[in-house]
Amino acid sequence: MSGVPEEEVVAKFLDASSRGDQAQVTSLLSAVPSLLERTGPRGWTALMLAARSGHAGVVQTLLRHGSDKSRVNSSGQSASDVAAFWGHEHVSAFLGDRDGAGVENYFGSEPLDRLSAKRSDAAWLEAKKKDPASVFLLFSDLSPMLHRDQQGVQHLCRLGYEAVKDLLEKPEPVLVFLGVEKRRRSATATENPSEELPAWFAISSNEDEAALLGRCPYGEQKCSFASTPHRDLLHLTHEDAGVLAPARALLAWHQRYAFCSTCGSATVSEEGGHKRSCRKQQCPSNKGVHNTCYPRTDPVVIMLVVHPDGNQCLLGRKSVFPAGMFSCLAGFIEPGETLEAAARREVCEESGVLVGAVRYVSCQPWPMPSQLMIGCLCIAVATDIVVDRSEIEEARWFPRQQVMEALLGAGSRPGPVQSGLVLPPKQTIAHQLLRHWISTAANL
Ligand SMILES: NC(=O)c1ccc[n+]([C@@H]2O[C@H](COP(=O)([O-])OP(=O)(O)OC[C@H]3O[C@@H](n4cnc5c(N)ncnc54)[C@H](O)[C@@H]3O)[C@@H](O)[C@H]2O)c1
Ligand SMILES: [Mg+2]
Ligand SMILES: [Mg+2]
Ligand SMILES: [Mg+2]
Ligand SMILES: [Zn+2]
Repeated sequence: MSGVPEEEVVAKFLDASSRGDQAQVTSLLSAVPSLLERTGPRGWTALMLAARSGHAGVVQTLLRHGSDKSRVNSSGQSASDVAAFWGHEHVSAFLGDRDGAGVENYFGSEPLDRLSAKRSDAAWLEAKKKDPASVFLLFSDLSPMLHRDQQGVQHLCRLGYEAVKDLLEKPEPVLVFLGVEKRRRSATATENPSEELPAWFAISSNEDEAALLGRCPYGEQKCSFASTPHRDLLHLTHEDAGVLAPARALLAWHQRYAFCSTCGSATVSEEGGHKRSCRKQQCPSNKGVHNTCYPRTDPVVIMLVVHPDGNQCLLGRKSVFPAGMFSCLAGFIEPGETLEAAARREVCEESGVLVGAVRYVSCQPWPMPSQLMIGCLCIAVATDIVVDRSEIEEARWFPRQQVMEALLGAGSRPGPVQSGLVLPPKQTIAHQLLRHWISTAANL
């Protein structure tokens, strides 16, 4: 490329990416590898331009050369956001990332096959418990045992049968069968397809925490129990978060439902820890289907309310939030209520704002203790704010630009950014709803 002004080469490269000219993109990249991350107007990279036009071949070439798919343009949009907006699903599929910023919400992955039919097979469960390949996650007061690897990434500690054998032998251990590992799609020819993959269990113990840490296979120095669930449980890998969500919700339910809510007798764990039945045979809860026997999931609607001008959104803060933090409004769905009605009611109760259209976006299990957050985008039809101070300290309309700047500053931990607004971390559905709104608005 000697002799050609640098800016001209960058423009040529970005243009070739936009047009889907794979041959030219490849040849320019092999001559000048640094072109990969060069940007044009408004921070658009070659990857974003190729994604906007749905050029799957160019997108794949750029990714193979190491293009950074998490990068965002000056409007806070990633290549994946751009592809999704223009409906290029085949392109957004390989641009989606799995660390919380992409299509799947944190706590929402399903790395295990739940095998619900096996829960009532007592002999199979008994054999799996003793299988040396089985994995046990150990909890103390709903906190999982964690260990940090050399890269500083936090993982759930995976214990073997021998490490928890004595706990399993205690009368009525609090034990939950979580499922078996899913077969990897790239299974090798030598793998036996009928062979069962390791089973996973969660076990809770009230033994002293220091003694429990002594059971850790990685050495007790490297392990700990999460001390502040709302903070510490947000830094796991996506897969571990997906295992933790059902494990913690189920153990929390066992902890709280030791007695029958119909007759007050003691209950007993059944079906691999997925049911608790009343010990009193004549109890009405033992006849027919009763939701007192099954684990609970509490549906919560969480809303990003957009102003009719399309350029502002409504956020509120509770007094317990860190300084400067605002989030989406949320509330429990009540019996006999649709999610649309719950969204309109909660927004009106908490902020006085009236909502018209409500559209479902995505959902997130929230195992503190067992909510299912149902995320919606709403359009306001009356915008005056009257805050219910018993629930919310303050609610305000925030301009799109300010939200965008705050999103760029919101990493995995909340921290002050220039705009003065602090948003919840990317592991929360509140953050993902805000990203969704920003990525589907202007400049695409
Ligand atoms: N993941 C996220 O991004 C995110 C964001 C916001 C809220 N949340 C979660 O959503 C939940 C609900 O939000 P909220 O507190 O604003 O709800 P809310 O506005 O309905 O107010 C909560 C109050 O509702 C009552 N309530 C009714 N049904 C309840 C039930 N099944 N369990 C407990 N309380 C019930 C209680 O009096 C409680 O104090 C919170 O617990 C929070 O953990 C998650
Ligand atoms: Mg409320
Ligand atoms: Mg609320
Ligand atoms: Mg409520
Ligand atoms: Zn009973």
